[in-house]
Amino acid sequence: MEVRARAPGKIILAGEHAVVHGSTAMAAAIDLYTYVSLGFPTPNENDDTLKLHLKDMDLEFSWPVGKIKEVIPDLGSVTVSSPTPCSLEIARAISILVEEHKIPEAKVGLASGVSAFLWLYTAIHGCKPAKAVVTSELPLGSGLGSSAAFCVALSAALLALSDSVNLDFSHQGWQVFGESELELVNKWALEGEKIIHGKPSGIDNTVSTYGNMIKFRSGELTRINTNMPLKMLITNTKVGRNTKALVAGVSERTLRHPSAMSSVFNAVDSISNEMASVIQAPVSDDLAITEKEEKLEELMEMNQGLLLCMGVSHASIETVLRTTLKYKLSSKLTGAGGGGCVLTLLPTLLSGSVVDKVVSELESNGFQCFTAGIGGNGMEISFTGFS
Ligand SMILES: Nc1ncnc2c1ncn2[C@@H]1O[C@H](COP(=O)(O)OP(=O)(O)O)[C@@H](O)[C@H]1O
Ligand SMILES: C[C@@](O)(CCOP(=O)(O)O)CC(=O)O
Ligand SMILES: [Mg+2]
Repeated sequence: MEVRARAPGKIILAGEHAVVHGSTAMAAAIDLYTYVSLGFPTPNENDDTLKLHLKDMDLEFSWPVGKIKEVIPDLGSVTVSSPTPCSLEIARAISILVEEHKIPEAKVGLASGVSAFLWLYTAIHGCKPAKAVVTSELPLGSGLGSSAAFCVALSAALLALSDSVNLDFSHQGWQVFGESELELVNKWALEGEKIIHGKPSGIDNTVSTYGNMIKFRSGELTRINTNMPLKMLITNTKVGRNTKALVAGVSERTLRHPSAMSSVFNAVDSISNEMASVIQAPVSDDLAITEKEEKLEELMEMNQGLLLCMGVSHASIETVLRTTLKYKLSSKLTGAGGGGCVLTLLPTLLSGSVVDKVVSELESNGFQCFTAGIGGNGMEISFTGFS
């Protein structure tokens, strides 16, 4: 008896960081997914442990359920239907459980992901044996929302095997949740993101849950309908960074310069709203598309300038910007910045040979370039082992 859930990563087209401070942002799901398989042992397997296997990293974590019960104080007040933040007391207990396992120094960032797993698992299922296996097509810690995809897929798998959702177990292949179940997944995923990000805006888990392209402000999403083909080159600088630290850095700058930063956030809000209007306006012919792309390019450049004001660019990002500009292409960082990924708009009429040249120049700098489908599905689940 096993459920498999998958949730997509995302690109932020405009408004990262500012969205944490109440500005509008635009994001779209990409067709790279994180997968979580979850199953409970049968009684004759006689297995009394909770296991987490991070397959790509070749890391296995295992906790006897007796130990979890002993370390985590009363979970009695936590209810599946009303997601709540992990209390300080439980967070301390969870870190004891995580620290029992030696995580290699180079992968120490995973500790917060493992903590999010322990919180979501125990909050939804209590102290019960199970095995979860995680794989991902997303680069971790690169601005493509791997943390949210992980929390969304995990919450979906956990809720699918809880009594709180009604699902068709006989359905073959991927299926989607109903509206109220999606809302519950999104709320639990946000609680997981809080453990990883500190102060998430909720945009990443929301776009990963619902898919498509969204405009997001203060917890509210608006779905964006568009027939505009949008192609972005994604360049991973491969410079590692941590969203939590970058988000905290912007908040500190905001405390030091409240008035200036508030103007920056207002400008970003206008950019995101204008971008949404441009993307949603109907496309009629090639000229209209080129005009729209030019507007988007300008908005991306303006947003990048404001991200520089927030202090979240990086030398590697600046190198990508300079390189793409040589080919008259516009770029901006996506996600938390400080390294990670950069988006470059690839206009519809751009020749393939220019794309090849810019990619080879970027790759000669040690960066990795790829494209991904934009605006696809949100989280989905599938069951195996049910007759
Ligand atoms: N597949 C995964 N397995 C375990 N932890 C994960 C996974 N994906 C993401 N995480 C957690 O999320 C962190 C990266 O999140 P973050 O810094 O927000 O970057 P991003 O969300 O852009 O990839 C990882 O260090 C890890 O703690
Ligand atoms: C910087 C921020 O706007 C996006 C972070 O995205 P990512 O974790 O870098 O993929 C933070 C947030 O909105 O929670
Ligand atoms: Mg993240």
